Amino acid sequence: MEEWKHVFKLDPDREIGDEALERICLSGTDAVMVGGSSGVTFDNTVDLLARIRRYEVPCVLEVSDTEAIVPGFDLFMIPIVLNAGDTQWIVGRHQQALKEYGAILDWDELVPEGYIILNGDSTAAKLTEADVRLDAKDVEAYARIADRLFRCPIIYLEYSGVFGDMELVGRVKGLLSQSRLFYGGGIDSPEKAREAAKAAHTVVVGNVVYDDLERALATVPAVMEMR
Ligand SMILES: CC(C)=CCC/C(C)=C/CC/C(C)=C/CC/C(C)=C/CC/C(C)=C/CC/C(C)=C/CC/C(C)=C/COP(=O)(O)OP(=O)(O)O
Ligand SMILES: O=P(O)(O)OC[C@@H](O)CO
Ligand SMILES: [Mg+2]
Repeated sequence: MEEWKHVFKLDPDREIGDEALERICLSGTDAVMVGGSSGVTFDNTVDLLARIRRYEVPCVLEVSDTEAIVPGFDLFMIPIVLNAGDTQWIVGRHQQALKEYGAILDWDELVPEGYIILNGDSTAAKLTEADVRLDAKDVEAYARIADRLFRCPIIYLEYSGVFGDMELVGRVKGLLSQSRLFYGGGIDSPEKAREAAKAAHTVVVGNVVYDDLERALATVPAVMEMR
């Protein structure tokens, strides 16, 4: 994970054909993350995992619903939405999940992600009632909470659906002491992928996989050539 530059995020709630999935898994991306903010179930997650496991690419689950925790992923990423208006998305759901799994889980497989959601129109922002009226200082302070206080291995600047402010992303990366900065949102071309990869440690490419597969695939060499 410390070396990932490019990740595809696949949504169990969206259809993807076998050929498209094969091209994603063999694209040279560093990992496939399975996750979505709505409509994720045990059945659609297990189905997608089984199909991805035909390939060698690392495959991680970004947990958004306790009912959809499926064994067999390489890692489990646990979002903590720092700017959520509803605290169940900061600790409430997590507390409930740990009542169920706390005694049996392998902690080395869990990776906390300090999420900062910045596109108010995204499903995740609406679900969590995220406060997106943040200036750069607000965002930096949230990043410091995740990096210095919570010591999250990952901070995730989430613009899901739109391409974000790369100057801000770069500033956040510059102040981190130990967290890795993931950026996701609106990457739909090699140019945007390169720009985001300059600003963040890892870029996450999601919706364009479903909207335009060729453009999605073109983001991989764009980022890898920067290594
Ligand atoms: C034996 C075994 C399998 C053990 C597993 C151990 C394990 C994983 C235990 C769980 C421990 C734990 C603490 C779980 C947390 C549970 C939980 C439900 C936490 C809340 C997560 C959260 C804050 C969700 C809110 C939504 C969110 C931020 C989702 C992240 C993904 C995301 C933003 C996707 C983008 O969504 P998309 O649908 O693509 O959006 P667009 O419409 O904008 O495209
Ligand atoms: O779907 P897009 O806009 O590419 O965003 C990727 C990811 O950050 C979503 O959680
Ligand atoms: Mg999506």
